[in-house]
Amino acid sequence: MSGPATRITASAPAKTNLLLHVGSPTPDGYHPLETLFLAVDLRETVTATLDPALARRGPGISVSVEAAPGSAYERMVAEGAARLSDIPLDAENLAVRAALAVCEAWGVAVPGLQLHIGKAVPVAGGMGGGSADAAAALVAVDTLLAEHLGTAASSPEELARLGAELGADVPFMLLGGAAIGRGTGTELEPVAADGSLHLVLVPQDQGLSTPAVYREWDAEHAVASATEAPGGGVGLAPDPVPAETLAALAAADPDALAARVRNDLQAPALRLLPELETLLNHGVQLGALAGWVSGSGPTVCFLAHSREAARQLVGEFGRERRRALAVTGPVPGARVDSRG
Ligand SMILES: C[C@@](CO)(OP(=O)(O)O)[C@H](O)COP(=O)(O)OP(=O)(O)OC[C@H]1O[C@@H](n2ccc(N)nc2=O)[C@H](O)[C@@H]1O
Ligand SMILES: Nc1ncnc2c1ncn2[C@@H]1O[C@H](COP(=O)(O)OP(=O)(O)O)[C@@H](O)[C@H]1O
Repeated sequence: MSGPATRITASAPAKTNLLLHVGSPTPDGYHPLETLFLAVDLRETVTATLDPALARRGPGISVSVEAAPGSAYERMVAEGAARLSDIPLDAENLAVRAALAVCEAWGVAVPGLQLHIGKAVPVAGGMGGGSADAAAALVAVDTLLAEHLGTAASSPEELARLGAELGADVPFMLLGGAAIGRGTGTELEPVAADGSLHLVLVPQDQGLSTPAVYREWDAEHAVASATEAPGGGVGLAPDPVPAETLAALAAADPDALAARVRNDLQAPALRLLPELETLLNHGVQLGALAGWVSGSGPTVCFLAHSREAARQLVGEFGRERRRALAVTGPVPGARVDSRG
């Protein structure tokens, strides 16, 4: 029988928000949400390798990143529309933070660890790529430690708890599928989606900062400063996720869903990048059932009627020399892909 693995590769999906309802911020600056997450088949990979040489030099984690071969992100890097150097390669990297959090939770000294990220999701695009890296790193490092300590891996609940401390989107990247997110987005309720939805993503050359888009929402709703919210954040509550939207998702009925997508961060994102509005209208003219800004943007998502319709839309965008890719959802959350 082979010994414990010294290398684990895990992957986690990108997401979009079919609904993103925002409420007034609490004193910590975070906004209460009612959101409907959908995991899509664009996956980040994180390979965690135990490195005795790094361990000898003292506890350490090294991180490297490459554009995943064949991914839209690789094309963006090749065309100069994205730079790998935008991804921090220090303790700010969400995969590094995730690895440290797992070691702390296990109460073990950080072993020498090499993390290698295969990036497929455009950076700062509103698709949760960094959060997917965190989720994949949580699973990969947790599995490595469990094998070496000869014990069971952490429970999904424990990993979700660690993930919530890393970022609001991370627990969903662990869970995958489709789910309502409440609170800051970390309180998840899985929902049914008994079929595939076909989406077309149009990534943008320029990223949008998530805090900047939330600040724009604050400006629109006359929240002078999060810390000044009267009575500790009393104000607008996010609208609940309507039952009709859940029914449309459960039936994977694109026509019914198209009439119901809503993103409260779309107007703020459009104020920061007004040209997105033209693109949203254009996609619908080209045959999309609906278009929306994904999360805090600026990636634009279109809903297509079928796989074939999504493929045709990608072709139409391609003829206009616009980068677009077809994805489907829901797909599973973070998982181990290989060990060695
Ligand atoms: C908007 C959403 C929609 O899913 O994601 P993106 O589209 O950016 O990926 C999320 O709310 C973002 O999630 P994530 O990017 O993980 O957030 P975090 O790292 O925890 O927080 C980044 C910043 O976003 C703001 N933030 C985040 C979540 C939330 N419920 N309220 C907020 O105000 C805060 O300013 C915070 O400092
Ligand atoms: N592993 C990572 N990959 C990408 N960005 C990361 C990572 N770790 C930290 N970051 C930081 O997080 C920011 C937001 O990244 P990302 O998750 O791609 O965006 P979004 O929240 O819009 O989905 C980046 O601009 C970068 O500074």
